[in-house]
Amino acid sequence: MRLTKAFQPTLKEVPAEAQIASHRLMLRAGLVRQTSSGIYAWLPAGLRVLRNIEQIVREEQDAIGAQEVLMPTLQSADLWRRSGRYDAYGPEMLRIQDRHGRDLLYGPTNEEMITDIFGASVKSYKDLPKALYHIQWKFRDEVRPRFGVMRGREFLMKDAYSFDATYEDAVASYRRMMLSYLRIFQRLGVRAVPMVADTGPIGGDLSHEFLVLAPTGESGVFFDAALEEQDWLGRPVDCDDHESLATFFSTVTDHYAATDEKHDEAEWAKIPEERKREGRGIEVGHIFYFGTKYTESMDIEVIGSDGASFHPQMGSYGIGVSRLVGAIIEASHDEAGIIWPTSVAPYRAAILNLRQGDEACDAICESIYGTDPENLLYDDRSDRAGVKFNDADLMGHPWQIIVGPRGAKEGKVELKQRVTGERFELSVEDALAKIG
Ligand SMILES: Nc1ncnc2c1ncn2[C@@H]1O[C@H](COS(=O)(=O)NC(=O)[C@@H](N)CS)[C@@H](O)[C@H]1O
Repeated sequence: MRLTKAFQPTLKEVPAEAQIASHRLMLRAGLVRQTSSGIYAWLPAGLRVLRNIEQIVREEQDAIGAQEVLMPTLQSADLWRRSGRYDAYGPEMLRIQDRHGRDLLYGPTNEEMITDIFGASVKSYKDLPKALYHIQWKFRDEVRPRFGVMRGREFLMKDAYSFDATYEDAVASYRRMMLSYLRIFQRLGVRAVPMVADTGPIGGDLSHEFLVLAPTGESGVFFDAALEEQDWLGRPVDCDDHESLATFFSTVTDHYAATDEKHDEAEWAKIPEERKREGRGIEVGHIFYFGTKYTESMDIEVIGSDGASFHPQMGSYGIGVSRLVGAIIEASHDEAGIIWPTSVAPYRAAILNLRQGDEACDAICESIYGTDPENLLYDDRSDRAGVKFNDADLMGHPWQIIVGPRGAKEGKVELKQRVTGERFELSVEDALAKIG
């Protein structure tokens, strides 16, 4: 993308209500614009990050055998009356009436809907297990939306739902999702700590949440360093074997991790000093096992191998996809701006032409840009170098390919790595090889 063509309205100043770094930087870098309280429009560069996160989530959910569906945002109130949650859910639920006076709602989550869809077509235990997920906008009428997209009212969630014949199978599904989540967060380039959590309005008795470590996290976090020294992607786990899943799961549950609400000093004292970690965390994912809560309340049954019918066991598994854009910035920025992990960055690199109009500079920039115009941002403005450096640091590209008139004459460029600040004088092909 050429910056002279891009719609990326950067800001010098931000509105006073932007209290935390990610909110300020998302506005200043032109990633989003608020359209009303807690509701945002995603501008091109911000949307590219959102899509990159979605794709990593999608790949790792598919990898454990979950199947993607897409459920609507609008749901019938009758569905929620069947589960008994319509009145219980409270003022966060946005209730709507259509022209025929029918009660609808903008979905805050989809347990009822997926259970209804599943129950209408699955009649036999032979059709189990099933794991279905979608990536869809949700609405929760938060009384005090704040911190930009981190606590919005309309937000993007990946929510998955598992259906199993037995408790053991449901626990295996839960552990498969735990593994998938740890792989997702590792690929996103964040440090996410899994810990035992409350079940809240979703229900059930087994739940973990995943907190990304960031100084402005809403929760205090105490955890054993062993939890984040794992390579979840490199770890071989046979997702079809309950033993293999149990061994993996014990790697997680054997190590201490708790938010300040649940912190247990006695347990904490047992951990060697050098393995104790404390910090602040942002909740980016939350998984629940809740058995037959919805299949019973909505009367969904399948026929077992013995001919008797039973309520399938369920779990639900959420990731805050839009919240992650803010959480990643909270975890990875400096005073100059955003520092995107390579896996989610809107562009692989920014090409900075320090003298637009100089024949050698323009020629080198055009040849580099031509190698991947879709994923390189070419700052072809006639602004002076300082403006280009500041904007590139603000936007957070993992690499800056700096083309000045002296270097250009010798076919050389300067490469700057955003996360380390390191600079390299390289030929064009070596620079392209280095940014990968
Ligand atoms: N107001 C919000 N703004 C942005 N993200 C949110 C908001 N509320 C929740 N989330 C994200 O959505 C994730 C899942 O939400 S949840 O309520 O914990 N879980 C569920 O809704 C379950 N139905 C999982 S399928 C949270 O971990 C959080 O990362």
